[in-house]
Amino acid sequence: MKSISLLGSTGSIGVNVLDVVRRCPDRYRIVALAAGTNISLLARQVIEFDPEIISIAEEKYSTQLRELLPRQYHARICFGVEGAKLAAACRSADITFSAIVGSAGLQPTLAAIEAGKDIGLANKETLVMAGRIVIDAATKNGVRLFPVDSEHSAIFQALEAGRKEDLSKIILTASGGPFHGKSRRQLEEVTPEQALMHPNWSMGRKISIDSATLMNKGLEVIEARWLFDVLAGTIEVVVHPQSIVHSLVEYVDGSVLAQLGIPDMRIPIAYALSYPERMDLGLNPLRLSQCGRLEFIEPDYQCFPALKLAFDALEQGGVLPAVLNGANEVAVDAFLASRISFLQIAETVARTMDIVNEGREDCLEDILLADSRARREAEAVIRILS
Ligand SMILES: NC(=O)C1=CN([C@@H]2O[C@H](COP(=O)(O)OP(=O)(O)OC[C@H]3O[C@@H](n4cnc5c(N)ncnc54)[C@H](OP(=O)(O)O)[C@@H]3O)[C@@H](O)[C@H]2O)C=CC1
Ligand SMILES: CC(=O)[C@@H](O)[C@H](O)COP(=O)(O)O
Ligand SMILES: [Mn+2]
Repeated sequence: MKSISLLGSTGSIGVNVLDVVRRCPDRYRIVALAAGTNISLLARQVIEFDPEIISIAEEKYSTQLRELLPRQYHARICFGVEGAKLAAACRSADITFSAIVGSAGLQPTLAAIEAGKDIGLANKETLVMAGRIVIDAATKNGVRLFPVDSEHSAIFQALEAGRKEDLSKIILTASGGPFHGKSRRQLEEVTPEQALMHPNWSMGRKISIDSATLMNKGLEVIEARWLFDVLAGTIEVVVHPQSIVHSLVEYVDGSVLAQLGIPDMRIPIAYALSYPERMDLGLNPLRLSQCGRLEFIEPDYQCFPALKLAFDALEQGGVLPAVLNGANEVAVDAFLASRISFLQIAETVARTMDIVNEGREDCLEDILLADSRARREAEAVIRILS
């Protein structure tokens, strides 16, 4: 029986993790749940999965949570960053699933690593912000990072078929998002509602907007650099609107290996949980003859400059990936609040990277400082733009 601490249980990934656990009750149990503010869903999850520790975003929600739970409920309830860290490092957990969205996922993930927990890593912002620190901590604590992001799970699987020294390229597929094929002129007009309509995946709001700008793919490039210990020049992005080929690796002999599947996050989630075994979850199989045409197209960097910004941040290194990430989070929120336009998301990130591009990046505190400076400057840029 494997015990799981699940961070971000009320989100799109969290709900899928719980669905996998529900399908395999003899293999997995939940020992900790951390969420933000969706207290009614969290309460239902607590009643069903009976964890030892529960964490919520703020103390003020604890009364509401207690009212929804049976009297004398035994689980420990904690809150805030410290609460999420306690849940992440829960003594009885064998693996911690990192599925809080955004920079809020970084500190709990590091706490889990420092407590020696293996990680099911969905929160890509963790590696974008603090790749070196996180990888060093994982190495020091003998912790394995199992990719949950569909592309990285695909790469992880394709890499198992060859030797690292024979790898020549990692090819990340991008769906292109809901605006694939649109001109810059057309992108000027698009609304948050349209941007949230991902063609293939049902995901949280932040990652859905990132997919629409292609910043998601940029974040994934940086995530791949750290997860697979490769140079930026080894990573290529190709637009594949059908999201059937989840990513590929090329070896020096010219062989290209891919992982394919229906777009369902329960597949990479289950693999992160059961590795090296594979589980039959009873999902619909991929029927190649029903997939239609599979396309592979060069990304359009003019219309989707966020992808280029992420490559730049990775190449320049230092605090820039953390600055890119912090500015992007602020810009996505501003776009969702209709304060800036779609194209101004990447513009905000670019301008912030011009302003905040120096600083130490030796420890977590340095990264958090860069993140808060980036957020402050991004807000200032948005005030000018809007
Ligand atoms: N969705 C997907 O298919 C994929 C997602 N990912 C990555 O996984 C992560 C989660 O994405 P997704 O599930 O879509 O996001 P969602 O927005 O659906 O869920 C986010 C989760 O984080 C919780 N949360 C937010 N802020 C805090 C906080 N301060 N403290 C504690 N919990 C918090 C939310 O709680 P609440 O709702 O209760 O406020 C919710 O449980 C992201 O980093 C994303 O990039 C990667 C690949 C695919
Ligand atoms: C499901 C998943 O892993 C997402 O990160 C997905 O890749 C988003 O799709 P895009 O390729 O549109 O960014
Ligand atoms: Mn992905």
